[in-house]
Amino acid sequence: MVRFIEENISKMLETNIKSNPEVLYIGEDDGDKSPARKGLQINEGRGGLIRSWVDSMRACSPTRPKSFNSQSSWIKEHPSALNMFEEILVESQGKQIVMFLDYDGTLSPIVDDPDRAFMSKKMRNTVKKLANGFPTAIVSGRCREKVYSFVKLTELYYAGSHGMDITGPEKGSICNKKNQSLLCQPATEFLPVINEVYEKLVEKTKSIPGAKVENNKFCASVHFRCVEENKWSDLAHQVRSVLKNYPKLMLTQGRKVLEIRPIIKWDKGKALEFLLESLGYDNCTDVFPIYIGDDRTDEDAFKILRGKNQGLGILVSKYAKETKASYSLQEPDEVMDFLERLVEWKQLRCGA
Ligand SMILES: O=P(O)(O)OC[C@H]1O[C@H](O[C@H]2O[C@H](CO)[C@@H](O)[C@H](O)[C@H]2O)[C@H](O)[C@@H](O)[C@@H]1O
Repeated sequence: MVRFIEENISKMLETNIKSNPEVLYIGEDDGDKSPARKGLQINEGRGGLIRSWVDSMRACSPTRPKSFNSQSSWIKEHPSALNMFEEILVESQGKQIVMFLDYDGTLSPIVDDPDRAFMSKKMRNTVKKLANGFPTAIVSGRCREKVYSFVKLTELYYAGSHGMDITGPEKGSICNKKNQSLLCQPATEFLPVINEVYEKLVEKTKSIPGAKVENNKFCASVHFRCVEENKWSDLAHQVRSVLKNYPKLMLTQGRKVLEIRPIIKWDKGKALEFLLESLGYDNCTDVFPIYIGDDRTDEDAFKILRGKNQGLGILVSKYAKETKASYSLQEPDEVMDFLERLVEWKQLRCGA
């Protein structure tokens, strides 16, 4: 049975800006104050809007710690999940661990070309073993088909397009105890508009060297990792000139990427809740979700776990960043070590 959830989109067309301060304001510098268009922007008159976009673009991917002191106090607040492994196991005692893994920057290292963000064979093998022991989901900003083409594991749940496109593992897999196919696409209505905006963004940004637009099906990404910094405001202008005509779309940010998404109340946090519910763990106290991610969009999931006081979030970052995650890991290699330890622990327990 295919479970297809398509909520009444008009009900979902509420601004989620109140709950998501990372949303960038898209409207005119000097006028548009509609609730759905208010965001991070502090209106400073003409030019101020683009300046604040560029400031935000600069802040999105720090390459060094702010200061030694702030870095060390951050590490105290968000200790390494590897160093705290035993404590994490104690916290999870008697509960079913469910794993949620972001893809880029978590399972694969960040690279210049988004089409070449491959995960290593070793990591794939680790994730495969992990999924044999625990229900496991990949939650990514990428379109589901693309992230699947990188991960290539049938035993996982996949939530693509920032959670707006969810499928379950193939029938018969251990994750899928109910033996049901699963599908959740709460933003199908936006497919044509996202395609249209994608085409326009490709056209508008083609004069900016290094800019790349990616069609992520229910959202689109404008990459500026390979754009010279002195061209960032030109890029911001072009993106805004397209988006100002689409009041039902909003802009969020990731690591050197601007993400264009429908204004609906759906994000990686909602996807996490949906998956827990599909697994039969809604309103349960005996579940321990672990979410590992590196980016701002992962904060929606960290927030949910904090709010429920359930499981934990692990931020993948070398540098101090504001986060609702409880623990940290520095890079994908450390993520692999952490996952390997979980696998070993599970195998020991099952063998015992
Ligand atoms: O949720 P995620 O799986 O982390 O996806 C978020 C975005 O990741 C990708 O972009 C990021 O990784 C690229 C490859 O390493 C890098 O070049 C880019 O600068 C990063 O932002 C992906 O290409 C986007 O579509 C995702 O939205």
